[in-house]
Amino acid sequence: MKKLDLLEIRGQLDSIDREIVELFEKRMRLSGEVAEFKIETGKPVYDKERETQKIDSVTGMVEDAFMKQAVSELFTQMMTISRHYQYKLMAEHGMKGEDTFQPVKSIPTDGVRVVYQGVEGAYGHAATLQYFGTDISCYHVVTFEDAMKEVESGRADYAVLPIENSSVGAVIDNYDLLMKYNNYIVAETFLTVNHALLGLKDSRPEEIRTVFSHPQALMQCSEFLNANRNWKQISVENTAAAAKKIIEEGDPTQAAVASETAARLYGLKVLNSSINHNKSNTTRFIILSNKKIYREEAQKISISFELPHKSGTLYNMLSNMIYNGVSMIMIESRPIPGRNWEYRFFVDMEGNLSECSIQNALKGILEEGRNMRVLGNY
Ligand SMILES: O=C(O)C(=O)C[C@]1(C(=O)O)C=C[C@@H](O)C=C1
Repeated sequence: MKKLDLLEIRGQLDSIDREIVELFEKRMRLSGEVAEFKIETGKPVYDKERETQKIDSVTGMVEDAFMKQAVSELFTQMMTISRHYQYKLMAEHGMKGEDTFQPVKSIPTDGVRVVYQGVEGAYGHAATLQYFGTDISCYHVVTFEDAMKEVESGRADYAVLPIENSSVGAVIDNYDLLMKYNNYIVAETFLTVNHALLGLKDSRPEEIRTVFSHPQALMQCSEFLNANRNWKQISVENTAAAAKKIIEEGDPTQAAVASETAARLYGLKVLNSSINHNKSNTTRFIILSNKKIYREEAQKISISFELPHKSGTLYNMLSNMIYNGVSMIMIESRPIPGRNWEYRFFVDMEGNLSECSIQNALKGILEEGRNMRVLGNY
């Protein structure tokens, strides 16, 4: 192709693009008029039937399979943008998507009762003390689900549950429990999971012969423990149980791998601190309440929604965030029990429920997805 031809073709493309932009602007103005009608009548923005008819009709105007796909994508995108514009106009009319959460200056902590899973000295306990302080009234239950029940029923004001670990990822069971119970995330705390070697007050490291702990903790400290070849490693049900065993049996040749919180609670001595090889091992714990409240300064929102396993559905859902300038921090998917190949998504995004951009994004996801829930703003 000669240079002159290229310039000439580009000139033609430029004038077609100008026409497209003019027509697109005209289309968006009409979309704005539809929004006014929807505001007056309370009709929802998203009209699935109309969009399906539109795609069928425009793809019917071209023959070639490639062009059919291209036209379908182009019009899907244009209608998505059109919907975002309508949500924006609705928000400007004060029509909020989510206003059932109450903003509060701070999360109440006076005289509250807090529940965690595990036993005293376990990491759930350490996370509880880290967030609420040591003067708190707290108690423990056997399972994560028990903790959710305590909060939903109001027997506890808050539950502290692990949701994600920096080395091993999501705590999947707790994502499922977020759906099963009407509790809301009101805060989070990041606990550095540091294991220590604990012994009796008068025991000396060179005397140690047997080390007890949870198998995961023994693994996370294997480099340190295996360097002492004559130590026998024995698994027990959890790290705090190992610490308890040492104090109860009073044998100076026995040690436990557990947290320094466990050392304080059971009156043990820290023989070696931070013996895990991954020094940045951190677990994120969420604080749950049965009240729909959020801190005025909250900067992170967790939501969940369901989608059929169909090409483009997640892309369309996430575009609600992109077009409103909302950043996504995390996405996790879980199969929906009893519904093969359908998924529930958990998304964390930056923002506060009072912001217009967040209201718009949530309104879009609420209308276009299934069973959208705001799990908390914290
Ligand atoms: O026809 C409508 O109800 C519109 O709002 C217009 C429009 C479009 O842009 O074509 C936008 C959103 C609806 O989901 C369907 C179609």
